[in-house]
Formats: sequence, structure tokens, C-alpha cells
Amino acid sequence: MELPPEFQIIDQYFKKLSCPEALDLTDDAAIVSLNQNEEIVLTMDAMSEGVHFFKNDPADLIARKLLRCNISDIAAMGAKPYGYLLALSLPDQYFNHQWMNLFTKGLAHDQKKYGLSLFGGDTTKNLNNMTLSVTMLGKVRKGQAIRRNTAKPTDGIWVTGTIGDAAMGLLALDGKISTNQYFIDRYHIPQPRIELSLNQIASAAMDISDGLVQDLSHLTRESRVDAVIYTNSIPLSNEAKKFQKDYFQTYITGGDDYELIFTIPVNKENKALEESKRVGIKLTKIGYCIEYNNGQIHILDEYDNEIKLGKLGWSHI
Ligand SMILES: Nc1ncnc2c1ncn2[C@@H]1O[C@H](COP(=O)(O)OP(=O)(O)OP(=O)(O)O)[C@@H](O)[C@H]1O
Ligand SMILES: Cc1ncc(C[n+]2csc(CCOP(=O)(O)O)c2C)c(N)n1
Ligand SMILES: [Mg+2]
Repeated sequence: MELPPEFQIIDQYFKKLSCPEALDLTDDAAIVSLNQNEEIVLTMDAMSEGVHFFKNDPADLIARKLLRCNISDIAAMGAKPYGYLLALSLPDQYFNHQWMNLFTKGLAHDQKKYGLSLFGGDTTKNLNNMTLSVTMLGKVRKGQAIRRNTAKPTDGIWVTGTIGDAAMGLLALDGKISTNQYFIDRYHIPQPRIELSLNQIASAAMDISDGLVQDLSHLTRESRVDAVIYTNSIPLSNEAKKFQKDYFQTYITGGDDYELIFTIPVNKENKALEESKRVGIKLTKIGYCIEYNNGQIHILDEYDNEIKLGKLGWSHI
């Protein structure tokens, strides 16, 4: 399958600047050896006003989403968060006690929750928009990071939690559906699945930021498998079930989920379900991998008819 434009730019211009640790700029994070037993996982996610969040969103929620999007990439690699660097580029109006105090309260709240600390950063003025950027470090036992490119035909395809709630939150905040606090909370406060330890269970993993189908297409392309997924199996919240028919494409292409999508060999499914029980995170099998034919994803409805989508997910360009 063809790369979305954003990823064509990365592939064409930035890949040639990268080192082996960068994994060809095709994964959620880079992996750098720390010592004999550990590796450092490195990722960076930026957020801009009007693109990732709303200018008037409460500062503590902006801060928490910023950390959580990055933590989600660490979780996608099967690593645990260690610390982060923070770059702020803000218009004048945000450099005041009220905004800074609330923003740093949000950071402090999630630092505590996820056992993180701040290593450093940079603060600049921005003449136009607010842009916030985090570089996050995680740690993982050597050789245990979970890559995107290691799924095999017959492996099951699984997701954590429920899909599509945050995309509905965005519609609610945009006034396109009536206001719904559950969806809005799912948009503002992602739940990175860091507690889940799938290191010796999953054959490949990534997080869903751009939309389930598009992100799965990265996993299939990199792993050189195709995928079959069933619309009926995609886990929806009780709220989302109320809207299902009209908004199904939004659920699977809207993004902002920060759930994990991963593959498991069939003989390890029981182990995965034990881990799910241990941490209290729901895992759902939505399909399976088949032999490679261009990394295609076949989406089958309840009658086994294949659904074709206009767009697979979010691309910035
Ligand atoms: N400007 C850039 N320079 C170098 N590498 C980049 C750049 N932009 C993206 N990358 C790399 O390209 C890959 C894909 O980036 P992307 O931000 O889409 O990550 P993702 O994990 O797929 O999505 P998300 O960050 O939303 O979870 C990553 O390896 C990332 O480090
Ligand atoms: C105000 C507003 N408008 C639109 C969206 C939707 N959105 C923006 S970026 C993105 C993908 C993840 O980002 P990235 O690929 O940069 O990590 C998604 C789903 C939003 N969150 N807020
Ligand atoms: Mg990611």
C-alpha cells in the first residue's frame, strides 16, 4: 500500500540522515543500547494548537495529553517511561502565572502517575501558535522491545480498550454531534496502555494515533503481511455503540485513540488474556494476518463483504 504523504516525506528526506538505532524511521521510537542489560527507547511527539488540541483547552489537559501521547509510543515499544525533555513555543499571552501554573500541575499529575521526571527542555516565544513538544525516553530489557515489523501470517490482530471514542470527542468539541462528556474525556485524556507487559507475548505492536486502519497498514507494510479484520469484532464503548452505524468509519479512521494494536501468535493467546486480567485492560481480537500481498487490509462486515474506505486515517499533509 502507498505511504500517506506525511510518511513519504519522512521516507524520502529524513531516512537518509538516520542511524541504525532509528530503525529506518519506521517504528514508534528508536532503540539505543544503554548497557549489557538495558536499552533506551527514544520518541518525540509534538502538538500544535488547532491541529492536535483546541487553543482554549484547559492547560492541565493540554499538558497531560502531551505526556500521554508520548508515553503511548513508549508503551507501543513494550518499554517503561523513564524521563522527558519539554520544548515550549508559546505566544506571549501564555507566559502568565495562571496558565503556567495549571500547565505544570497537569505535568506534575501525570509525572507522578507514570513515574516520570523532567530532564530538560527549551522555552521560546512564538509569534502565532502554541506548539509543544516532548522527547521521551523509556527503558526496556535488551532485545525485548516490540517492533512493528515482526508480525507473521496466522498471528491474531488485537487491540486494547475501545476504538473511536476520542474521534467522537473531537466531533463533539467541533459541535458536529451533541456534547458528550465521556467522548470528550477520551479525546482530552488518552489512557496509554503502559501497564500491559506484552514483551514475550506480542509478535509486533504499535499505538493507534492516526486511526486504526492507517496505523495497522504501517504494521502490515513493515511486517510484510496482509490483514483481515472484522467490523463486528472492533471493540466499541457503550457510548459509541449508540451511534455505531452512522459513525463507524470515523471510529476506525479518526485517530487519537492511543490504544495499542498488536499481533499475537495463536499459541500465546492465553498468556495475553492472563496479562489482560492481571492489569485490568480489555484485549480484543479483531482479525488475523495472512500472507503478504502489498500489506493490504481487508475489512469485512457482518456478511463477510469487504468494505472500502475513502481515507484510512489522519495525515498532516
Ligand atoms: N521530522 C522528522 N525527522 C526524523 N524522523 C521523523 C520525523 N518525523 C517523523 N519521524 C520518524 O518517522 C516515524 C513515524 O513518525 P510518527 O510521528 O508518525 O510516529 P508514529 O508512532 O507512527 O505516530 P505517533 O507519533 O502519532 O504515535 C518515527 O520513527 C519518527 O521518529
Ligand atoms: C483540534 C483537533 N483537530 C484534529 C485532531 C485530529 N488529529 C490531529 S493530529 C492526529 C493524529 C495524531 O497526531 P500525530 O500524527 O502528529 O502524532 C489527529 C487524529 C485533533 N486531535 N484536534
Ligand atoms: Mg506511535
